[in-house]
Amino acid sequence: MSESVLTIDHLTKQFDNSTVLNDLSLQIHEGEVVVIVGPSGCGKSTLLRCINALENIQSGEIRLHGELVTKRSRNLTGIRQKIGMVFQSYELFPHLNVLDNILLAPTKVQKRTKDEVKKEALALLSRVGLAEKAKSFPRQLSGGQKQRVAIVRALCMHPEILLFDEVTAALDPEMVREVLEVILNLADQGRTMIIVTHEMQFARAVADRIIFLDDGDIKEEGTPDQFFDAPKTDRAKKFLQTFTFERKGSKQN
Ligand SMILES: Nc1ncnc2c1ncn2[C@@H]1O[C@H](COP(=O)(O)OP(=O)(O)OP(=O)(O)O)[C@@H](O)[C@H]1O
Repeated sequence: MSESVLTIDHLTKQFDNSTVLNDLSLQIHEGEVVVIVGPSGCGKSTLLRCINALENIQSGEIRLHGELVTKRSRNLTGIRQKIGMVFQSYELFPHLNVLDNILLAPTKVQKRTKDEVKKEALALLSRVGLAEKAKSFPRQLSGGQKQRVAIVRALCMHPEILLFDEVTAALDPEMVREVLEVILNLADQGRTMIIVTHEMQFARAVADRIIFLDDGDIKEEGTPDQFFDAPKTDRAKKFLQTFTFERKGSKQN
């Protein structure tokens, strides 16, 4: 088995008195694409936010290549640079054009030269079909285009792992595909990724491993074929049924 990039050990996260992640342990290996699925409110986004040190945790630990990931770390900026997160809501700066949105963190935080990052950014924009949009502002882009910019922005930081939190949830159906294709491409390049999605066909296509989260812990995991064709637990079966539609009592004259 390849090297472990991320190790989560007995993670517990509570909001007030409610336990959202309960003694959860997980390892992500180099080049692995893990898709997390589960019912609404089971803790998927919270898990990604903990991995990106956006949340305080109550117990357990998270390590990225052995380094402790914690909101209280003195090296929080350093850690966050190694973790690229893409959100449902894009989080682009509205007053900056596409290129400046991408250049901001690599030049200000990583102190890389503008010319170097610009070259990389333009090459990546071109790969996601947005070469013409470098000077556009976020308001001039479609949702799918904004999300592709957000992905390029994350990539330009050279993260060791990429986290995707429901990145197509706010998009019109015709824009979903263009974003998912970019992510499939990143999987083909061997990027290490954790993806939270409700797009089950995409999950099946992109994942090396599917994790079924329920009640704040991993209840099932396996290859996409194992999970989708032969779910083991009743909760997973029930969850998967919510994605199938049957027309009962169709009208017949
Ligand atoms: N900042 C917060 N304060 C209090 N409770 C929170 C906070 N953030 C999340 N929660 C609660 O934690 C639980 C898990 O939320 P989370 O967003 O992680 O679920 P999810 O699995 O991503 O759901 P969905 O699929 O609907 O996006 C929910 O009950 C939610 O209400």
